[in-house]
Amino acid sequence: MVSIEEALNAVLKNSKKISSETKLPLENCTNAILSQDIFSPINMPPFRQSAMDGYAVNAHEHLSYSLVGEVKAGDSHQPKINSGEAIRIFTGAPVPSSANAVVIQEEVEVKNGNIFLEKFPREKQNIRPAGEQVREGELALKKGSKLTPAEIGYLASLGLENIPIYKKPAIAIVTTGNELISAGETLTYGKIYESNSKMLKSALISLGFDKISLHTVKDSYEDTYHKLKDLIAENDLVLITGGVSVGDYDFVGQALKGLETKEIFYKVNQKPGKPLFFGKNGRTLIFGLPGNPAAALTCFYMYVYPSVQKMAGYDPLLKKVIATSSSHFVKKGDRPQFLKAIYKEGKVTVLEGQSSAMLQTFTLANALVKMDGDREEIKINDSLEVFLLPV
Ligand SMILES: Nc1nc2c(c(=O)[nH]1)N[C@H]1C(S)=C(S)[C@@H](COP(=O)(O)OP(=O)(O)OC[C@H]3O[C@@H](n4cnc5c(N)ncnc54)[C@H](O)[C@@H]3O)O[C@H]1N2
Ligand code: MOO
Repeated sequence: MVSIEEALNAVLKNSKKISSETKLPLENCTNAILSQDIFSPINMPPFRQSAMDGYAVNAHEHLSYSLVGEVKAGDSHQPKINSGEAIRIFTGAPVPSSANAVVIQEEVEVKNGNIFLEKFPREKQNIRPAGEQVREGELALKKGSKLTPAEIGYLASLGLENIPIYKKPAIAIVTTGNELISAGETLTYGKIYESNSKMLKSALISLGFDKISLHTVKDSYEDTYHKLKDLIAENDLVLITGGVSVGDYDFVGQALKGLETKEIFYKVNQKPGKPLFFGKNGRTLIFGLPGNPAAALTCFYMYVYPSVQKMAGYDPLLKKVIATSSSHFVKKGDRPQFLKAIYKEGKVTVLEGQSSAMLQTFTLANALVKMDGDREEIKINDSLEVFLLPV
């Protein structure tokens, strides 16, 4: 049995960023990581652009100008403006090269085809020079950048369509257990509705992963062995729930052994999730998560989350804060424990109902409190180590 710290270090050490690349249409690249430097194909803005609605002037030593034309956004003509002349111009319109300032309309009086300014304009005021953001051929965005809405918009503004990004891990979720039935089936004695696969898929989707497939295996060695063999060959990560403890019908461990999977650790000194398995088969990482749903979700956040985040090139660790306890909790046993809790503005409340089967408690939680093994109770106002869940 390993400690929580040893388990997490082993997960981080063995989870490598996926280095294979692909190209995807920009609109499908949200949260992807750029796999190559992007050099701008154009000047941005592509032309001298008016930042305001007003008048473009060819400045002279007087405050009055004669109005000689108009350019609006989208126009492509370029009127010649002589010294002492002005044109009407609008935000986003190209500023003719003969204009040297744009004066906002609020500071202009218009009378009989002439305009009168309140004060002398500054050279180039309210004109965005061509290439102000980025010049053609210049580095626009560095390899390794995460494509958040700002980057997506920026690349779109440069007219880019297909973007080189790192592939995201392909992930298989496998559920085990003859007791599991699907929604829509009649709940007969001894059966329960399967929930872990939907829960884990949802957790992965909410983190931006999309290559996720769901599978079930029956409680038999043959079925478990053959399904796992195929899934290991096709995926970067296999998440198995259930069948990892010591029951006579827990075939996952036996099948993984039969497939010559390297065990990195099995069993972590923690509650919930003691029977957590982590191993490697070729390039594929394998987690055997406990079947108990709340234990599976805790292990997801504490171990699978860092692993997939790292594979995808994201920050691997959950945000950790120190918070003041606003509740009292007495621990049973001497295992370190992750407790479902609500964190708000520096205070944390440990919830009732910490059983590893109880998902209902998780629906209320936004954090996990880590309680050391030798600590027997949490008192009001104690300082606690809190992991904030990405929910
Ligand atoms: N003699 C011992 N028994 C158990 C130990 C132990 O150390 N010695 N550990 C206990 C702990 S702690 C846990 S956690 C569980 C883990 O068991 P498994 O991972 O092998 O999971 P199962 O036995 O298959 O299932 C446990 C529980 O969860 C339900 N389950 C399973 N899969 C799903 C699913 N996809 N959706 C919803 N619910 C699921 C299953 O029906 C069981 O109720 O072992 C303890 N036993
Ligand atoms: O280790 Mo188990 O997950 O406590 O129920």
